[in-house]
Amino acid sequence: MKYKKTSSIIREYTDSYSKLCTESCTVPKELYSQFGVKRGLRDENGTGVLAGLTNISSIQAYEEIDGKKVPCDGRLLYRGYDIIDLTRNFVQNRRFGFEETAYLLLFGELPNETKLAEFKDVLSLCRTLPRNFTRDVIMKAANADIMNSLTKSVLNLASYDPKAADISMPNVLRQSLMLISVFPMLAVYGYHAYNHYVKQESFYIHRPDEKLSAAENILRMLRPDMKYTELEAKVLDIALVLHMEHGGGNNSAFTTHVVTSAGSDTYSVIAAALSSLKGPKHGGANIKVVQMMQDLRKSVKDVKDEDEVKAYLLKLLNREAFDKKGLIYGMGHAVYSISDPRALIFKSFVEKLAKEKGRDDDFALYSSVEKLATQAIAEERKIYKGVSANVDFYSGFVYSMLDIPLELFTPIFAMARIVGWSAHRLEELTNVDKIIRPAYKSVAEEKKYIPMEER
Ligand SMILES: CC(=O)SCCNC(=O)CCNC(=O)[C@H](O)C(C)(C)COP(=O)(O)OP(=O)(O)OC[C@H]1O[C@@H](n2cnc3c(N)ncnc32)[C@H](O)[C@@H]1OP(=O)(O)O
Ligand SMILES: O=C([O-])CC(=O)C(=O)O
Repeated sequence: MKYKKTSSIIREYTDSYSKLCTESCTVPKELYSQFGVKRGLRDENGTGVLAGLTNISSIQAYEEIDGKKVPCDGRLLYRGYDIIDLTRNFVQNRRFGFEETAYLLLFGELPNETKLAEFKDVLSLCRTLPRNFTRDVIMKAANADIMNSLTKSVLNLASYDPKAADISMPNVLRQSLMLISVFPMLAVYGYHAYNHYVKQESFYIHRPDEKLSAAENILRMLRPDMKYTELEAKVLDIALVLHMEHGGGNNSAFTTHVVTSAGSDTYSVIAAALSSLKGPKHGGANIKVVQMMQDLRKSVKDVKDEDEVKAYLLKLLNREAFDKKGLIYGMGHAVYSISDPRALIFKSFVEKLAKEKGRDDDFALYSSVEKLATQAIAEERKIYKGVSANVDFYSGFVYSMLDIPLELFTPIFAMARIVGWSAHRLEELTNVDKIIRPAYKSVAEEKKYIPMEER
């Protein structure tokens, strides 16, 4: 034993004992229905267990026809305003929407010009990191997981905030505005550190420009020459608007409510929300979609042959291809059935951008996978409410057309969703003073203690 390398000893131990873990962890599936426990806090028909009330956004996936609840095209309303109207207006008026939507989500009303200008000024003032933070925190222990780097930075920011633990509304609002403003810097600089120290590329840090929108600053800080086209910045801005908020029940917003309800500080709450978002079944799906599509291209001889593509998708569902998790990423949703409105809005931009960037072939393949995956999942899984492409299906493709590296796909989601989390944290602090604490029924049998010498 003493000649073996430490790592192989530990691996052998964990390989063998993980079986014991699995055995002792397993709860027979039938007990869930026996005790009326909703797996994933979800009904069999896909509806979530009602866990809270919110004013921030509304997700509609069903309508009532003749007194019957039936699936319909999805709708998403931010503070009562349909995101279709919001995004259409930003495009028609050639206006950046991120800041205006952030104001709407945080304060519950559409800002007039004066209020919007004042809000943008405050965000600019907040867009500064503590002295030497990039050197002392962001550049340390760089790696490809920029979500972890972002989380590390958020937790470290607490050390520089003398009022880190103050959970009064004005202080939490101050912290929220600061985090909304600096998230792009934390993520993009984290990427540059990784690109330099791990990928051996050149290192540069561009400071944000106070006159620019969030989307423009992201591209400015990311690119070596700080240049971007208007279309690129506007597409990224729409992507941010579409990712900003999605109710209280999505995994990361619910995490925000849970950790806030324990009385934790803003930095800890947002670190927890980030840890939730990076999961491949949640915001991390945008990276998985692009990797899955790369694998599809490698595995399928003729991507125009629908039968071949469908066969690959069936292999995904049968855990025989890609990461063998049985999932087709970017498809399906916990609430939406017929459609996710964000995916539809995205698709119209993707088509335009793909033409401009000469990637019509890729667009055609995405469209074909979207159609065939819907059929394949419906055939292979028990779906009660229908399945369609979700917001993550096209987002990675868009980011790749904007030359945004894969490592930043989920962090871009976070740069937008920090607004929704902030609104939910403020809402939890305002309305609820109960710790969130659901019940778990124990199904373990009681045992009599066995002394060591008798085991
Ligand atoms: C921003 C966002 O978070 S959007 C979601 C991003 N995530 C992804 O794209 C990952 C792929 N999709 C999924 O894993 C799922 O669709 C989820 C996690 C989003 C929702 O899953 P559920 O809540 O279980 O959805 P639903 O109740 O409709 O699913 C019914 C069955 O179909 C399966 N299913 C749903 N979508 C998929 C999919 N894309 N691939 C394979 N199986 C799927 C579910 O696993 C479930 O099977 P089970 O009964 O054996 O557990
Ligand atoms: O609502 C969900 O479960 C996931 C989602 O689409 C989001 O958070 O944007």
